[in-house]
Amino acid sequence: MTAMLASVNSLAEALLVEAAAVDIIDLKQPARGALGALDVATVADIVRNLQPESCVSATIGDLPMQPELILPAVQAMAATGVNYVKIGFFPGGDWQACIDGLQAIAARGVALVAVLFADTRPDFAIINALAKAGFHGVMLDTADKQLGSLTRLMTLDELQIFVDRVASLGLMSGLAGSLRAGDVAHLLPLGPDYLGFRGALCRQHTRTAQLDVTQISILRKHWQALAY
Ligand SMILES: O=C[C@H](O)COP(=O)(O)O
Repeated sequence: MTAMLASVNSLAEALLVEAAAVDIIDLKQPARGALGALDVATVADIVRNLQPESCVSATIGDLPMQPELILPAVQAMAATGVNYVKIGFFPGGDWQACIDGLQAIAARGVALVAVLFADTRPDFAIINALAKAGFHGVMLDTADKQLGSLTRLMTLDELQIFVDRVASLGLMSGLAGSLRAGDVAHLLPLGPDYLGFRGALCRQHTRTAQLDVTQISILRKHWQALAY
C-alpha cells in the first residue's frame, strides 16, 4: 500500500490533514523554498497538538550541504519529536561529509529521510551511501517548482529504478514534486512507499496558498478509484 504525504505549514493545516486521515503529515514552509523549514518552536508546538499516533515529518530548510549547517539543524528538528527529519541534498557542498556526520545522528535513533531532486539529475549511486549511513528513507522531489511534475522530469523507467534501488536496500521510498491527481495512476504501479503533495492540495494549485480540504478529498477519491 502506498501512503499519502501532505505538506502543511501551520497547526491549522496539520489538524486539517490529520482529520482527513492523511498518512504522513509533513511540516514545512513552502514560502521559504522547495524544502523550506518551519521554525523549530512551531514544529514542536504542532507535534504537541497532534494525536500521538500521527506520523509526522519535518524539513530542515534549503540549506547548503555543509556539515556545520546540516548537523545542528537536523539535531534541533529531531528534538521536536517528529518521526522523520527530511534533509534536502542540493547540488554542491560536501555530501559525503554530511552523510558521515548524519550517520552518528541516525545511530542515536533519529529516522532520517534524504531528499534528492529529480531536476538536478542526482546520481542514484548515493542511495547506497545513504543506506550504509543508516538513513531510514530516500525520496525524490523537485527543487524548481516552475518545471512541472516529477513525471515530466524523469521517465517512469527512471523512477522505477529509483524505487527498486531504495527498496532493495530496505529503505522507505517516496515520490513528490508538483504531483497532480493525474500522476497518481502512473506512479502507484511503481510501488513507492508514499507519494507526497503540496501544490495539488492548495487553492488554485499554488503551493504557497492555503491548503484546501476539497482538493484533499478530490485527490483521495481519485486515488481510491484506482484501487491500489
Ligand atoms: O514533500 C512533498 C512536497 O511538499 C511536495 O510539494 P509540491 O507538490 O508542491 O511539489
